[in-house]
Amino acid sequence: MNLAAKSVTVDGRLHDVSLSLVPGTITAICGPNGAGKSTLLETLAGLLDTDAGEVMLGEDALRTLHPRERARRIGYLPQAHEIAWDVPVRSLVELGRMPHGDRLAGPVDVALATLDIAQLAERRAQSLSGGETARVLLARVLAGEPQWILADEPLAALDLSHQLSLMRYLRQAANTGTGVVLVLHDLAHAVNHADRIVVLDRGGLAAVGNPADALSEDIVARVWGVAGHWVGEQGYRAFIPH
Ligand SMILES: Nc1ncnc2c1ncn2[C@@H]1O[C@H](COP(=O)(O)OP(=O)(O)OP(=O)(O)O)[C@@H](O)[C@H]1O
Repeated sequence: MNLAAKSVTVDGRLHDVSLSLVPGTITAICGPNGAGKSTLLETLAGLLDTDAGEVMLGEDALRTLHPRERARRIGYLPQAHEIAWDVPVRSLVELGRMPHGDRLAGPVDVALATLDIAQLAERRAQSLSGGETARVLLARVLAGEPQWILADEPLAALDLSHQLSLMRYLRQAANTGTGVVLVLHDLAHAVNHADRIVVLDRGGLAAVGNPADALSEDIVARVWGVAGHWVGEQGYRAFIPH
């Protein structure tokens, strides 16, 4: 079922934003600093109250779902990567099972393997590097096996190899029906990996569509103020500023 924002306005940070996201696809939310990307993602996760409008999951207004039900359906990875509790990595990833009320080993093991952190399972969470921490927090989201994965800059702290393996995993998840929504600063990542792009500018929608249209050179120049051109084949594009 679609995850949709209907005329959502949030506290001067989002203005009348409407869009409908489709499960089984990867959507990237892009835009300059302060454009409202994190605000939109948090709103779609049901974690921010709207001043006007509604977020819908299928036929249900998100705010009418019990928080546990909402958490079962929507996994959210915030931008800040801090771990408050110095527990073993495995215990932290198991917290992703909380909405299900279990600690099922299968999904936890899959999440640890997917993020390549099985070897860190017994380490104290606060002893990890930035990139390891990011992978552990993402593993916690995956362990909950949500229908929707909403992640704010999930690639930012990862090295090249882990970026590519995460994108491969997210593509697989999308292919089996999961909805994937990513805030991405790197426009090349967005163009190369997403099916659909949402461009935000000063709290409003600047473009929505397939990568070639929504991140055209004209739109990049207008929204980011950077003139340049795309080079390379689809899937391997790079943006070269003039
Ligand atoms: N808790 C808050 N209360 C009030 N304003 C906020 C709050 N959080 C963010 N803002 C403001 O709302 C606007 C949008 O912020 P948001 O974090 O959604 O932007 P963003 O596009 O994710 O930016 P960035 O690329 O810098 O992470 C910014 O002007 C920001 O200063």
